[in-house]
Amino acid sequence: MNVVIIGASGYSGAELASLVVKHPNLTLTGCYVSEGSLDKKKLLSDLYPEHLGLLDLPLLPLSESAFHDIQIGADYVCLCTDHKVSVDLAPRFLAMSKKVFDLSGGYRLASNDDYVTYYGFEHKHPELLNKAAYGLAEWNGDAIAEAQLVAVAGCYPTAALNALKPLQQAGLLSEQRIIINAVSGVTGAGRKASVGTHFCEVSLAPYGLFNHRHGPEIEQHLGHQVLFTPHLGNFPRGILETIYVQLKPNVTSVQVNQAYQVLANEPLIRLLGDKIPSIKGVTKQPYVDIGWQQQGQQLIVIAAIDNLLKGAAGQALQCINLSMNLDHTTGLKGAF
Ligand SMILES: NC(=O)C1=CN([C@@H]2O[C@H](COP(=O)(O)OP(=O)(O)OC[C@H]3O[C@@H](n4cnc5c(N)ncnc54)[C@H](OP(=O)(O)O)[C@@H]3O)[C@@H](O)[C@H]2O)C=CC1
Ligand SMILES: CC(=O)N[C@@H](CCC(=O)OP(=O)(O)O)C(=O)O
Repeated sequence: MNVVIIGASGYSGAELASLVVKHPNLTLTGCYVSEGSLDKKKLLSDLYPEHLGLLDLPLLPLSESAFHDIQIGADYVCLCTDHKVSVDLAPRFLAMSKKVFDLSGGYRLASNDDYVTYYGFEHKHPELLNKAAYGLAEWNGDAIAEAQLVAVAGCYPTAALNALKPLQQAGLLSEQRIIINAVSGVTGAGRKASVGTHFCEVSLAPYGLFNHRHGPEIEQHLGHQVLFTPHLGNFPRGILETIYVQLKPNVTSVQVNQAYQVLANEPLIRLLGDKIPSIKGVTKQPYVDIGWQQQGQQLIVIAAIDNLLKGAAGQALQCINLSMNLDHTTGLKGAF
């Protein structure tokens, strides 16, 4: 299959490019940036010298002639662009009968009202929202394989949902709101310069209190209320979430351990039991690591991912694998 990446100069786009070129069943046929991009015509490896020799590919402006080239030459289009840009671009590629994998949040929520409330814009194509498959690979494989538009799950929600859905599915959660405290490395904020992500400014601080868009994304796909608070930490990549769960009365540790067995055969999930996941354990790795400890009815679950891999490019490639009926791990295990 021929793949093009729109937004290839960004952190998630470049990560995806590095995976696609090593994938045995995929060919990377184009790397695109905006028409007015300062990076157009540069090589991807000029921006990411660690990929010298691997990604010596030009960054092409997404002009009208580029759309024509993509129509002729691509099977899969990966949108590694801002939410609003993805909302605009996806219908154009869908109309060309391409399969679209959108790494943004542009098609993850259920209704236009959610976009107004949590993203601050009216959705221009609400008719597509119920056609997009939610790209949470371990939980929605059949829909991902079938759909023409895949809304790859958000980074924080990928960690939270894999940590919590086993408990929800087993009926072990009490009614109480689940508290999720999450810390992300700075690549989570993208490559563009901003004061908030400046080297001298970042230490460790929460943001988005009560209104981060990943709160409703987690609630929508978990079916349970959460209080989600992200933090920005002074490390480049990785997400660690500490999740406080009140279990129903009399739920035992045996039941909790049993609930997590639903993920035991998933090759990109590592169940650590009472061992504690860390950023170090997942950096540049395609896995979600999940650990948990219980005291009475209080359960603390820890989940860790690399935001650019399982939180973005890795999961996008996993969704592509599902579409091609390949093993989840093709091009992922041992690729780093
Ligand atoms: N970083 C992360 O950890 C994660 C990111 N995501 C999502 O993935 C998407 C990309 O994120 P990230 O890689 O961090 O972002 P970056 O800011 O690092 O990259 C954005 C890319 O989009 C390009 N771009 C901007 N405008 C356009 C346009 N109109 N047409 C074509 N290309 C354009 C940029 O290049 P230029 O401006 O030069 O044109 C750049 O290549 C976002 O929606 C983000 O929410 C999802 C999960 C995790
Ligand atoms: C550290 C940081 O700023 N992280 C981003 C989330 C990462 C991301 O790009 O969000 P999606 O997964 O929804 O695409 C944020 O909080 O907006």
